[in-house]
Amino acid sequence: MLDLSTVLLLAAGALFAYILYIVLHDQRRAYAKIVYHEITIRIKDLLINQAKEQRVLQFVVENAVRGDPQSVVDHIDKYCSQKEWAMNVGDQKGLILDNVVKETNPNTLLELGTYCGYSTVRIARLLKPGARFLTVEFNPAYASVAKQIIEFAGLKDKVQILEGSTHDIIPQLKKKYEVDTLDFVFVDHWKEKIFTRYPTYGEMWFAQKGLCHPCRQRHCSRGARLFGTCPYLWPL
Ligand SMILES: C[S@@+](CC[C@H](N)C(=O)[O-])C[C@H]1O[C@@H](n2cnc3c(N)ncnc32)[C@H](O)[C@@H]1O
Repeated sequence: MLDLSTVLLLAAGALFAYILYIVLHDQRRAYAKIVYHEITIRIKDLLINQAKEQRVLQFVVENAVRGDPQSVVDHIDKYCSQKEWAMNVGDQKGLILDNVVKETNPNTLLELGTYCGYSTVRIARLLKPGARFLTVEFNPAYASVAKQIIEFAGLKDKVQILEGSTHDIIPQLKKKYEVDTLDFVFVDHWKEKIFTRYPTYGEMWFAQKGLCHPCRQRHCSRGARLFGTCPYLWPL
């Protein structure tokens, strides 16, 4: 007969194995998977006293070709597929993003959620001369890495990083940053109700701020959802 402590230990082991199974094998638990990756990566950050984003930057600087945005994009993809997962839009959704940027050929763009600057470099490499690209990031450590990656890619003159929260920055776009209208908005941070469940409201919200033309077309890459992220692309 098993005693109580053995039963409890077996139950705890079974629960742990079940959670591990869900986290590792069930695609529907995409958010759990992100949390799992983030926890293990942040433990590593603490142990070696260097943040993952710094490691991405270091890999780019040591291996990519300075001044070549495609090389920067390829090396971030390489690092994040072979060494450590990171929340970049990535190559699969990146191809959708490329196509929408090429189709739209925008003059003024806004990105919400810069992170290390992967999608920023990816988009900026396709822009025509004179296009203006603003990207918003509220985490100063990420903004600093993105700045260095954008500079390394040779895109410093095309991109302006606005450090702060979307909610503080969007209302200042017209006056402080002299944005007239936006041709393209890429929303790639935690989407609130306004953006996720009601994308049309998202457009209306930008329109109310006087920041977009009436919408002609909307693209959504939901079909390419990976790890639960779902960027909404609004060529306006
Ligand atoms: C999914 S990542 C962006 C990835 C990036 N677009 C790429 O593909 O390389 C989301 C980023 O948005 C930032 N973020 C989240 N909420 C924000 C907010 N309210 N204002 C500004 N930045 C925010 C996070 O710090 C994070 O760096």
